[in-house]
Amino acid sequence: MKDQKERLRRTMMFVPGNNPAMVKDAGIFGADSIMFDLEDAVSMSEKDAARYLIYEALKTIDYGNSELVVRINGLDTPYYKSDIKAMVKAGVDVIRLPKVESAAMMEELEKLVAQAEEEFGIEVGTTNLMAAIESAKGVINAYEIAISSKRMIGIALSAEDYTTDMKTHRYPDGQELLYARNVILHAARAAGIAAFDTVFTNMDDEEGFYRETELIHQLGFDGKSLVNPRQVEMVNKVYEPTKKEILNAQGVIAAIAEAKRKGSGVISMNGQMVDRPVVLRAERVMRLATAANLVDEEGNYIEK
Ligand SMILES: CC(C)(COP(=O)(O)OP(=O)(O)OC[C@H]1O[C@@H](n2cnc3c(N)ncnc32)[C@H](O)[C@@H]1OP(=O)(O)O)[C@@H](O)C(=O)NCCC(=O)NCCSC(=O)C[C@@](O)(CC(=O)O)C(=O)O
Ligand SMILES: [Mg+2]
Repeated sequence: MKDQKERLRRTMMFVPGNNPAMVKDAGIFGADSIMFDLEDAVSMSEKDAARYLIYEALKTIDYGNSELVVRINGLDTPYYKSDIKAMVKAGVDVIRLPKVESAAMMEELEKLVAQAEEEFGIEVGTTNLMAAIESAKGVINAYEIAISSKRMIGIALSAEDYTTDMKTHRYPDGQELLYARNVILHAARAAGIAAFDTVFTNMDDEEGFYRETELIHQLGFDGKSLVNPRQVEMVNKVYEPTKKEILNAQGVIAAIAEAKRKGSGVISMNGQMVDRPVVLRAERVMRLATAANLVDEEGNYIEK
């Protein structure tokens, strides 16, 4: 399997699978992950055409460094088996299964993915998986879903369907999502995989989008599912480390390297204890700084 642990996934942008223009240009917005949708953005009458369009796009279009994800149709539809076969054959990086409520659903997906890999001569285990959690039952079973397969790269909250299931709707302060966000985040962290926050669908409410992104950044989410390219830059801005954070991270990494040379796993820097968790945080800051072009190849801070 591809090593996906350290990959940054701040932005996972939905692209409707039945829109050739959007599919063609999806790579130009710099999303960490592009998520082609065969599910709810595509009407029943267009399911086969969308699957074919995405198959061809995956085979022929260069999307640069973006990770390529396809949201297939759910296990309760007549489409998912054809979706899985076509996407595995096309060499997709990640299949996202919607409306996941149990580990058994992911196990069914994994079985079919492995069969398709064998059929098309692809090394078994190459295709990664993720689950979208969209109901109370999914939230309750989040941890078993998160550990259901070695192929899992993450779990995502899908708040549109989730709030419908909970007999509520989205509010500006997000209180209705607090429990689900925390459960999903803890399940992902305990499983060692990524946690994705939900889409924000009001394109005209930039302030609301920033407020929500700052909240999920503070909670510890890896990133968000997005519906519009304008949201990519806004998320990146929130996840961008400050100069102070970068200089501190550089100091931590240098200090721990010095400690290791002296045979110790812990050292003090400016009166602050530096040990493994501090180093792991510093390394993540440096990955975010690199992605934001705030450091050069040697790791030196670049003044903007
Ligand atoms: C919202 C809107 C109609 C606004 O259109 P507008 O035209 O006003 O947008 P503009 O900003 O004016 O577009 C400027 C330029 O960007 C291009 N452009 C726009 N969006 C682009 C894009 N996504 N990809 C590539 N290109 C894009 C556009 O073509 C134009 O190109 P050009 O003409 O050349 O200038 C549009 O964005 C859009 O369709 N979004 C995707 C919607 C979608 O996929 N929904 C399903 C997933 S959610 C769900 O199912 C709920 C969930 O399941 C979620 C979960 O599970 O997480 C749950 O339960 O919560
Ligand atoms: Mg949904």
